[in-house]
Amino acid sequence: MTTTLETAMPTAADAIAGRTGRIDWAAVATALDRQGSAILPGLLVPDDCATISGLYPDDSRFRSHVVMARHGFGQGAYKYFARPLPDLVAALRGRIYPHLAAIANGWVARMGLDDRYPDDHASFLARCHAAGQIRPTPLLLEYGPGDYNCLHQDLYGALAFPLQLAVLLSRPGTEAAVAAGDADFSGGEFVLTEQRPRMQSRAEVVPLGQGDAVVFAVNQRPVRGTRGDYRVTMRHGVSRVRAGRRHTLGIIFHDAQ
Ligand SMILES: O=C(O)CCC(=O)C(=O)O
Ligand SMILES: [Fe+2]
Repeated sequence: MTTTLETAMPTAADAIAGRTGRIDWAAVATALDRQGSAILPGLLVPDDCATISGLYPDDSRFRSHVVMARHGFGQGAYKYFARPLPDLVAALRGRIYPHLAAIANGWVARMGLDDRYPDDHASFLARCHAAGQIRPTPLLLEYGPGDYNCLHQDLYGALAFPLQLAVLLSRPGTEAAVAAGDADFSGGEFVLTEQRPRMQSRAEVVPLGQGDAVVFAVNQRPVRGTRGDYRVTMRHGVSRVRAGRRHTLGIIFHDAQ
């Protein structure tokens, strides 16, 4: 048997498979249950981050371009990837989904919903496509000075997988660090809010470094109360970027109508 260079060289997508396999998913489930979000530190290495954010100017890789101010979504812009998705993005979507499906199935059961998510992403996508949700939703976001992303939910049709992922591709730092070239941006914190029944909303800032991902609830999640579970509604957004340029990769597991 001969081994070609291609099969012998591990790709960035192979490395994703390795890193995803080493994540402590029980700890992720616990964090998601406690605060509705969990950090996956160093999910992407700096080279992966540069590869993905470097795709932003190449419109042949994207199916649409959204200028946020035109829709009242905030300020900044994002682009939805076209199929075929970049290998790294497809690897992240496919490798992380099974771990999150187990968590999602626990959540929907606790919320008294009938939804059940299949173990593999291809089966879930087949369901989306049968329901007319055929357009891919992974996206690349770009923010410059003064840009921000209003609190929102990424729902694109009747079918919605309950968890999603955002990966910070740029290096955060102080404004002085940006000026010195030691960081890519300043400000631009990832923010989550949790709206509780008959209570005031709670905000949480998720501290991310370059290559870190945050997993969070798309819409509702169950919270344990003294008299059983109740539901809270989550929204996410990004505070104002004060200096520099910030890129993020968003991985949403349902496709869009
Ligand atoms: O830029 C961010 O951190 C947020 C991105 C976002 O809204 C998403 O990935 O759905
Ligand atoms: Fe979003």
